[in-house]
Amino acid sequence: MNVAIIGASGYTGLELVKILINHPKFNITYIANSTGEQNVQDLHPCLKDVIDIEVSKADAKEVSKVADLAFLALPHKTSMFFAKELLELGVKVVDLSADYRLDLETYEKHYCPHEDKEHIKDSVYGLPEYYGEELKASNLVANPGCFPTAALLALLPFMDVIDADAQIFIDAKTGMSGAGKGLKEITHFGHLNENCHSYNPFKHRHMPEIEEKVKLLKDVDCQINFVPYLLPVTRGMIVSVFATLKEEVDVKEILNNAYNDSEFVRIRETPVDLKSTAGTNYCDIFVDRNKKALFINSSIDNLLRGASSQAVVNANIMCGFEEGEGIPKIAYVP
Ligand SMILES: NC(=O)C1=CN([C@@H]2O[C@H](COP(=O)(O)OP(=O)(O)OC[C@H]3O[C@@H](n4cnc5c(N)ncnc54)[C@H](OP(=O)(O)O)[C@@H]3O)[C@@H](O)[C@H]2O)C=CC1
Ligand SMILES: CC(=O)N[C@@H](CCC(=O)OP(=O)(O)O)C(=O)O
Repeated sequence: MNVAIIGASGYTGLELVKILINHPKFNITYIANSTGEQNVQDLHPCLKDVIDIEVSKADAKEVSKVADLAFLALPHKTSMFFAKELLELGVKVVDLSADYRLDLETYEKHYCPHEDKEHIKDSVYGLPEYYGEELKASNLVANPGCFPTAALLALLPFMDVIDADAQIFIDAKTGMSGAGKGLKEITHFGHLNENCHSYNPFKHRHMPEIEEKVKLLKDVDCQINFVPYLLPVTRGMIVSVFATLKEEVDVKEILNNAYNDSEFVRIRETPVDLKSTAGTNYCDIFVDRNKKALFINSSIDNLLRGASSQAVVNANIMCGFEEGEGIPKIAYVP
């Protein structure tokens, strides 16, 4: 199947190129950014002698002539304009931005006015462990945010046994590539190096995304107290969920039962680390409790399970291929 990558000059776009080059079923026929007129090897010197394809200035009509499915690795708001046109032209879309992840009211409260309201209802949230069936019939996938991916995979199995009236805290630490390739004050080397701090505590836009999916999937209204931190590393993410159990239950058994059949969730007997998932689509999860105090610990690669490899898993499912076809499993260790 022929596919397009729009936003290929960015961090997640490059990861998409790297995965799709080796994919047994997908064939990259179109690569674009905002300007075009370059070869992908000039854009990313790491791809020299690996792939030879011109980079176009993104144009939905041109995509529809050469591809059946498009990955949008674009900023929020920009994505919805391309998605709308591509869907009308009959091209399937996997959108890595937040544009189709939330209900309209929540989206407009935390992002901006929506310019493609009619397609929101058609989108499927691309967390394969929980939306696998819906993804099979979907033409528009809203790939989850990186923090929600790691947080929801950790939290959801326990929502039936957590006391939702008590506080739930999520501490989430991410590598700087989560901020994209653009230079920002907090991603300057001098600031980031040997440093660590939280940002947007209790106000981050991923907090409503986690709350909305917990409500939809588990029918639980709860307050998620979400605090992200920036780590001085390029990629990786570690989430720690702290909650209170209703009763002293066997939390390891609950976790095992939830992900027994999941190809890309690994249950760990010891606390998780960044490096074991970096370079892969795995989400590693560890759980323990102290009487009724619950600790769930998960780790993903923000650029892969948090974005590009999860996007390709979603595309595999949408197109009737095996979920794990062409998906990276070997971590960058040491
Ligand atoms: N980084 C991460 O870990 C994660 C990112 N995401 C989401 O994925 C999306 C991409 O993120 P990321 O790769 O980090 O972002 P980057 O900032 O690294 O890249 C953005 C890309 O979008 C392109 N672009 C911007 N405007 C246009 C336009 N008008 N037409 C065509 N191309 C355009 C840029 O092209 P140009 O070079 O020409 O400007 C660039 O290729 C975002 O929505 C982000 O929120 C989701 C989960 C994790
Ligand atoms: C370090 C950093 O800035 N990270 C980003 C997470 C980006 C992401 O994964 O999510 P979206 O697709 O929703 O943008 C942030 O905190 O906004």
